[in-house]
Amino acid sequence: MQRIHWHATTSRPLWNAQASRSIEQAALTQPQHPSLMQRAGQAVADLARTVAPQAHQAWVLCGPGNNGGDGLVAASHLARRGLKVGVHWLGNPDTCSDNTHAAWQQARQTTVEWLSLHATPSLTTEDVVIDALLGLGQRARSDADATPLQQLLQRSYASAGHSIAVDLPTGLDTDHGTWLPGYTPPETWQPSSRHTLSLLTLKPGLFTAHGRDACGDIWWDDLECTDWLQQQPPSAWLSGPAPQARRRHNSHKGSFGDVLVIGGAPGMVGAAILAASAALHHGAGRTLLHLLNTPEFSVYPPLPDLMLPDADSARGHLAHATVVCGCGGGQAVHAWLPAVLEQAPRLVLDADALNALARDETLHHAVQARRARGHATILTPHPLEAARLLRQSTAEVQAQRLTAAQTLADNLQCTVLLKGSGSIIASPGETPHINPTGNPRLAIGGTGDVLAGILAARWQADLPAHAVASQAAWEHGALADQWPAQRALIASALAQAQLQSL
Ligand SMILES: NC(=O)C1=CN([C@@H]2O[C@H](COP(=O)(O)OP(=O)(O)OC[C@H]3O[C@@H](n4cnc5c(N)ncnc54)[C@H](O)[C@@H]3O)[C@@H](O)[C@H]2O)[C@@H](O)CC1
Ligand SMILES: Nc1ncnc2c1ncn2[C@@H]1O[C@H](COP(=O)(O)OP(=O)(O)O)[C@@H](O)[C@H]1O
Repeated sequence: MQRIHWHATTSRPLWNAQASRSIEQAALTQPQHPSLMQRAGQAVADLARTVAPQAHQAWVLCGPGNNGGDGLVAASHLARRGLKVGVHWLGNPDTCSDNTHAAWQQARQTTVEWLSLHATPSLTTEDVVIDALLGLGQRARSDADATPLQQLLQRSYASAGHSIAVDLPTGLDTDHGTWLPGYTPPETWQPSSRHTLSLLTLKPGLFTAHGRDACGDIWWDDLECTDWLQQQPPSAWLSGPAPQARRRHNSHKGSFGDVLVIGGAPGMVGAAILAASAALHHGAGRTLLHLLNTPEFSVYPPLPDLMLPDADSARGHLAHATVVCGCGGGQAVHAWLPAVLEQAPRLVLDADALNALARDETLHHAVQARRARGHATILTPHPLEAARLLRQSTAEVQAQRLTAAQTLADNLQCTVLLKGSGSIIASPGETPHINPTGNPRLAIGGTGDVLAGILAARWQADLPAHAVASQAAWEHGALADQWPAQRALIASALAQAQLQSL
């Protein structure tokens, strides 16, 4: 068992519900001693002792399926270790799986107390509550059968103690990180600590949308199935940092490429300056900023390192620079898009450039056509911008973030970085990435502009857009994660921040 650290130095594979089932089925083709369920339950009990070492009591909520079976095994171990264990089991010995039946028999040999449906153990903040109600097999249900399970779950939210979810929190969608109707915990739910032990595989839904809030600390046990995991292609990757790049001593300002930022219409100059400042501070060889219908002296505070080309001069740079287009661009950015889409070899489209794209169908074709010319494009929409581009509601995008990003990437034949908690990076023909870094302190104006600037600075000519987007999102989030608690996080300071060694 290992804890998943957001700042792990390598990427990690994730498997969705279907792929996890395939791995489980493959593993079950050979006799397992001990069984996967025994290993899972043992791991849950071990985690309970790790996170709640002072616990005298455990309340184990066991559902009707194999997730409940894992809970029963854990309950037996905890009872044998001397804890007072109360168990709710919603299963039926006549209909449950063989493994769960064995787990039930095993638990009956111990001191566990079988609780009636309406009993609620009285726990202290040092005790532990284990949610083994539903795992991979959960689905939305509106019939009466679901009610006792939901009621039990809601009662557990009102209980004191450390919380451990087995495999995934009950009600959290494995693949999308959204809550099934009726399962959302109340805002007031504040367990002593919150943990999820993901079994066999790590799943995408743990890391995006509501996943991070739902899971708390994420732990993973592969149940000694490494061989089976290696045979199943991942459904997604959890992003890691870029490999350390070394600058050759014999380099010059042309060696690291030009970044040209086009944006900053009157009233929104700051957005373009933030993107340019981020590019400047993240290693662009030269950073050029063209403001749209805004006088140059609007660049305040002055950044003497920036070049401020007029429109003609900026046009002359389009064919070789990495271009960031749209930050604070207003309506004026629209006029630039045909030339930018035609010429820029590497292009980051953000904010108002995305809104222009959503309004103008002819620009869609221009974006699609870039790939055939060997020109690469990264779109950086937040959920509302993605919704406009997909002609959906924001809620629909957020309900299926991976699908939304992939659809947009396929439609427009480019890389899409869908921002928010657990940003998604999708490209045609590539396995999507989910970014594990970042935190709600980033939910302020201007941090997206900083991301666009970091992306451009990091985008050397030979790097594929998918990898660049994944690594830049990781770095942007890690900067926020390292931010001192006592210092306000503001976008202009973020643009200038450097990553501490990890
Ligand atoms: N098969 C195995 O040997 C292993 C299974 N494992 C555990 O097994 C879990 C998957 O087990 P299952 O496939 O039995 O699935 P679950 O235990 O998630 O639940 C399926 C059962 O719950 C019922 N159900 C589904 N949605 C419901 C709802 N909304 N309200 C009320 N009842 C609902 C279904 O009718 C079914 O009886 C994994 O998440 C993991 O915890 C692990 O121990 C690894 C090994
Ligand atoms: N809760 C969060 N967790 C992680 N990252 C977040 C969170 N909220 C916002 N972010 C990040 O902050 C940035 C905000 O960008 P955006 O919405 O475009 O803002 P703006 O346009 O004002 O710059 C994105 O990179 C997004 O992924």
